[in-house]
Amino acid sequence: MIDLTDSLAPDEPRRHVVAEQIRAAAETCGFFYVSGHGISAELVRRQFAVAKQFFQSPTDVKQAVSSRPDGAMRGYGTIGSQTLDAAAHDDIKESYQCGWECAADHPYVLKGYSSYGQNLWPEGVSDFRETCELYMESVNDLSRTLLQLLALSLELSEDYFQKLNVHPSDTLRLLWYPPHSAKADSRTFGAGKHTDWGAITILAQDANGGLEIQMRDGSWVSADPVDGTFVVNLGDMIPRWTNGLYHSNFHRVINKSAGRRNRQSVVFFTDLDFEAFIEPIPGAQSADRPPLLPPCTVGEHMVAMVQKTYG
Ligand SMILES: O=C(O)CCC(=O)C(=O)O
Ligand SMILES: [Fe+2]
Repeated sequence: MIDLTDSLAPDEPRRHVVAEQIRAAAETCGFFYVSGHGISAELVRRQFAVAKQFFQSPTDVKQAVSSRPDGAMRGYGTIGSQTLDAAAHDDIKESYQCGWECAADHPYVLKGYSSYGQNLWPEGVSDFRETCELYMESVNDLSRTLLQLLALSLELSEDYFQKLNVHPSDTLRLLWYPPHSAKADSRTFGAGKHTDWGAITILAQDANGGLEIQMRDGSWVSADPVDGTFVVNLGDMIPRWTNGLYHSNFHRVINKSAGRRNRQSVVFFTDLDFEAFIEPIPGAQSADRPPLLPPCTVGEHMVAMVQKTYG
């Protein structure tokens, strides 16, 4: 658990202490909880409430905002539309995604990049759009702080990563995991084993639990819900930047409510600029430590992962 109290702004006294704690977590498993993050419990509660109202809406309301695989990856996805782990069954989850609104003449929309485009807001779910937009703004502030602290933990200037992020491709993803059926087997997951693809993920989950993280020794541990906190995890860009020093660990979701309850989570992915070129940061590679992976742009990695899991 990392307490962000007195470290949310650049001149605050606990900035370096917290950066050290992030370093320790990032070198171990790339997952940590944050408290003292400054986001109101009431806003999180409202975000969960509008998401629940959406997922419990009639099918036609949800289908009207269906995500198009060839589109901007915004809108509704049915059960089975994604398979995060190719060795498992399709994910047992419904999803809804939105992001920053990009006009039709935005250069990245014109280039056809997924993740950039117009949101598909559902009809008849009161306060849905307002709440999602407010939640995105708030969590994005936290995410910027975490990117600064991450840079500090690597002895870089605090704006190092942000400078690469001219056109962010962030996504807010609302998730709804129905109970698993009696036919569920060892390959049945709400979300199959995967790493996240971007930079930083900020996750709020309900009281059901079910998120599991794979440690470096291969064992799985539960990331149980802790009231008032977020789970933060590092995505694939971080091991690329640090040349393997910091990790983006595998994780998965199983709805363990014994066939009774839906599980809900709200996930904000800080996914960076599609044209940002990702290569090891200064000092992360040397003759003794050659690059583990070739450089790539954020967009190349994202497109490959979308094809792999929605294909
Ligand atoms: O629902 C969760 O707890 C995790 C979801 C997740 O890992 C993802 O969407 O990438
Ligand atoms: Fe994930």
